[in-house]
Amino acid sequence: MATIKIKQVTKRFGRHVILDNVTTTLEAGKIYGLLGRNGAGKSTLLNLINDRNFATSGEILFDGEPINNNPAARQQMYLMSETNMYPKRTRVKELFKAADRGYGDFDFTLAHRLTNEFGIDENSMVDNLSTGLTTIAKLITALCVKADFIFLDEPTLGLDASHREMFYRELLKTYERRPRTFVLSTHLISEVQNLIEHVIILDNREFKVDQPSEELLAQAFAISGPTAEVDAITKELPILGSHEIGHIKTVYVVQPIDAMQLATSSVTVKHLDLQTTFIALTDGKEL
Ligand SMILES: Nc1ncnc2c1ncn2[C@@H]1O[C@H](COP(=O)(O)OP(=O)(O)OP(=O)(O)O)[C@@H](O)[C@H]1O
Repeated sequence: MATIKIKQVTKRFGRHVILDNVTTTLEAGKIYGLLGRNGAGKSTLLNLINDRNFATSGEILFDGEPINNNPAARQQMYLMSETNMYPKRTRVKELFKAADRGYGDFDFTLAHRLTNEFGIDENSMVDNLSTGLTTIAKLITALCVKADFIFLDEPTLGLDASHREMFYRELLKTYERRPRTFVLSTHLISEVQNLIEHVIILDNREFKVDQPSEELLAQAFAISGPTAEVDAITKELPILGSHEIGHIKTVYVVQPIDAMQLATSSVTVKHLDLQTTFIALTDGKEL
């Protein structure tokens, strides 16, 4: 199965460095979460991988070959983003046909079922749909296209809560039926926590985290209790953030620790969820 290797990639816009010498591998059949604060460079990275922009230095390889002007790579990678690649006055059904022409074997059966369930008329012009329904039409295309790497940049833009639930459910269903790689770039971290297997956090031009979600969460803790006691217990630990209410202090660490050993009758040590871990790692001050 193919992999995508991102090797020492740097991207500058003018003098502004967006990505600084980043390296990772996207493996076949995994669901990735690409997380980062606003402006961190997530869309830039997805555009580079999908050959919509070029790296200042470094290389991106699909199955060992550079992705630039590489038809075999293009055939296996699909990027859904805010930038629309279809002409004005395109109908929903024409989006599907175009994906079929470009990639072959489009899953029209699934597409028809999904347009029906989400309440989209396939004869509608995409531009005449509401913001949420436009996103859904693009998402349906992404779920039904025959490519091994699907990149979803802000996939739930404009979707209401129940449509988001439906989308997450359908993503898992199609993934189970035909495992392939999904890379989800999203700010709705708590909603995708149970979906993503591997987390990449882009922060300050680098990959601050690039590891299985389970492994990351196994070492993400909140230590809470009387301030003096918490301070004493955590003085040797790299603290990412903290807050104090009255005499009760909570500190956040992402570090392998022995939670059982640190906890006392007055100090609790609890695992963090992905969103709190993300905030602690990217801006502990906000906690
Ligand atoms: N074509 C461009 N020319 C100049 N600067 C750009 C260009 N595209 C992106 N940038 C800048 O690169 C930085 C990263 O933008 P990018 O859209 O990749 O971030 P992001 O992580 O996707 O952000 P968000 O979560 O807010 O969508 C921003 O400062 C942006 O202004």
